Amino acid sequence: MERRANSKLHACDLSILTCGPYGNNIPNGVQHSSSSTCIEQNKNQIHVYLRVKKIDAAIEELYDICDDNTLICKPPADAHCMRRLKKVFKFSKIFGPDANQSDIFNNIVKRKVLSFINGSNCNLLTYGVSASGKTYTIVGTPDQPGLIPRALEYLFRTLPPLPEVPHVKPTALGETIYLSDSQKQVEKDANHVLLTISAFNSYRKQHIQTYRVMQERLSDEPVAEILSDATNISLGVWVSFAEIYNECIYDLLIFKPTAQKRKRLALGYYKGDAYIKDLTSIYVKSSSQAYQILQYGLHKLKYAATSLNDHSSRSHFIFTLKLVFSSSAQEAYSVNTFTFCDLAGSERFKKTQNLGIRLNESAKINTSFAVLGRCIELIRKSKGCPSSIVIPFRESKLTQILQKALLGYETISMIINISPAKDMFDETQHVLHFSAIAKDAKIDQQPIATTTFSDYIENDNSFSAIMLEEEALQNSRIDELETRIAELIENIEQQKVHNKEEREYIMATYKKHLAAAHEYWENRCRKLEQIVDMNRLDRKKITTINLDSSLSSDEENKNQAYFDKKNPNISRSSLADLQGELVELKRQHRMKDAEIDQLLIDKSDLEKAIKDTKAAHANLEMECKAVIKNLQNEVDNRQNIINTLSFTYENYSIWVDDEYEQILK
Ligand SMILES: Nc1ncnc2c1ncn2[C@@H]1O[C@H](COP(=O)(O)OP(=O)(O)OP(=O)(O)O)[C@@H](O)[C@H]1O
Repeated sequence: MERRANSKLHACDLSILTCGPYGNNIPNGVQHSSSSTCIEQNKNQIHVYLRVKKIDAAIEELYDICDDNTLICKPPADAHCMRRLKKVFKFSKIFGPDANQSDIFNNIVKRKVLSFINGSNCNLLTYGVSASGKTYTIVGTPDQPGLIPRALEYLFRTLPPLPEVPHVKPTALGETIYLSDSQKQVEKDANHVLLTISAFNSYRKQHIQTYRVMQERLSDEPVAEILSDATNISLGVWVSFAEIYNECIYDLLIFKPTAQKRKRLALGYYKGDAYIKDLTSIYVKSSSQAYQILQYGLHKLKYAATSLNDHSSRSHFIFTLKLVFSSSAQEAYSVNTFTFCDLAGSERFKKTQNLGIRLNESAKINTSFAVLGRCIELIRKSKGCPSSIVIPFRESKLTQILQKALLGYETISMIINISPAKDMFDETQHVLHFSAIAKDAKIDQQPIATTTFSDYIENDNSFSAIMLEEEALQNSRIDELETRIAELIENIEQQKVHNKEEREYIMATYKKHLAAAHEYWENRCRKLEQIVDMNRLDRKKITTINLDSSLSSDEENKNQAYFDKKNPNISRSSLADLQGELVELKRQHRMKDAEIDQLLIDKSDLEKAIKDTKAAHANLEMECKAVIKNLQNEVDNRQNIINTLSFTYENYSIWVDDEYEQILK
């Protein structure tokens, strides 16, 4: 077997790689180049998505999906974790209960597969409480294929047909070896054993059939298209499948009778990166083969019954695809990896009522999650510079394997699965808190692109189809909004007209009411005046009755009858009061008369004084006029003197001038 170290595929090796939009900027080797062709944005961040399981009950009671990114929790009164409850959680995107498998694939994984073909190493994790839908999301069912079968289908339909027998094999260290004929036969046999000879064989037909059903479902999905000539490139897809159970790593693709004890695999380190030693890698030439291998591994996966889910997986599974590009002519190669991790259920001991082995399993599972959470939290706290602090990756197998991805050298996305069931609320809170930590983790590190095959699939019809779809969606949204705006403007106009009419109506009604009120009060006043007049008249009559003692009792009765008729509301008893009041009024009247008499005397005195004053004033005026006249005469006399003097002075001046001229002459 020929080991081909230090011969990574790069620009000069493959002419077809150099003519695309990325030019010759192809990284050489695994060392951390900043050139990445990954299509995703915010590469240096863990993308955390949320998928809410579809259940019979309505989710609104406990959760509110406000928008594509925001989830609000509404804790029930009996929630245990009330105290440290964070209510709002943000995600890269939320998929509600109605989202289907295809939505998740198209939004999250499709572009990752393209990145993978273009040279990125990608990681996708599912995390959540048992029975929240992790395995459903990542593997799916025959009717509802999950992310791995869809990714396989998309990958193999994008790549050109692969050779029956591989030429090159990837090593665990990220390099490749050229296979001799006998080695090619070994690899072919390994594939054959798993697919046809193993005990799994009895399920094979079923899985092939299942995959056919899936393929039919996925056959309409668009895929990327390769335009460039790839004839001098050899391609190969290899799969491996490992399980971390109770902090031990097992190979799920090793063919061994079930009775035999499983061999634990160790972790090795190469250039600081962890890898699983001796992990089987199987060459697959089609998506169907890859799917059958996946099923083989799943079959071997350790399932254990817990009180939450009969098929609850008690281990983390790590399914890895390796895409090998090699150029035989120039001895160059490239290996890209795509790792799918289905993490074990994150439930607590109390909830599952686990005992014995189950308790130990739960402890190990929770330890690895605790370490994962701590690592992510420390990465987050390192503010993009994780090399400045010690991060405890080595405290669990999972974090060792994911170290490179967590440090940002590979792209990493996490799908958080939650079940909106009421009895899962407390457990789900732990998961959401974990997701919040992961979501905020940012690493100042660009993912490494092992090679650039972007040119190779530069004309990605499917991707442009997605873009077009998105653009069409956005356009229709814009149209919708414009229609809505037009509707609103029309509404406002109508409202304005309506408001004007309303205002006018209110004003008219107001005026009408005002006029009516005015009229009413005027009538009222008129009536009151009449009553007052009537009362005056009646009082006069009573006074007359009282004062005229010569009136006969008949007359008196007549007057009383007249008064009663006119004043039905005034009783006889109150008549006495009125008479008393009248006597008092008369007394007051007499006093007023005396006052008036006094005022009249004062007035005549005043008038006399005014008359005297006026006469004195007239005398004074006459005297003044005489004085003024005298003064005026005096003024006139003086003016005459002034005029005479002026005249004399002028004549004198003329004379002087003449005299002066005479003298001068
Ligand atoms: N979105 C969904 N729509 C319909 N059925 C779902 C959905 N999610 C999960 N299920 C169903 O719920 C059950 C439990 O799901 P699943 O086995 O995927 O949970 P899990 O989180 O992987 O559990 P564990 O951690 O125990 O393995 C399965 O029967 C699955 O088909």
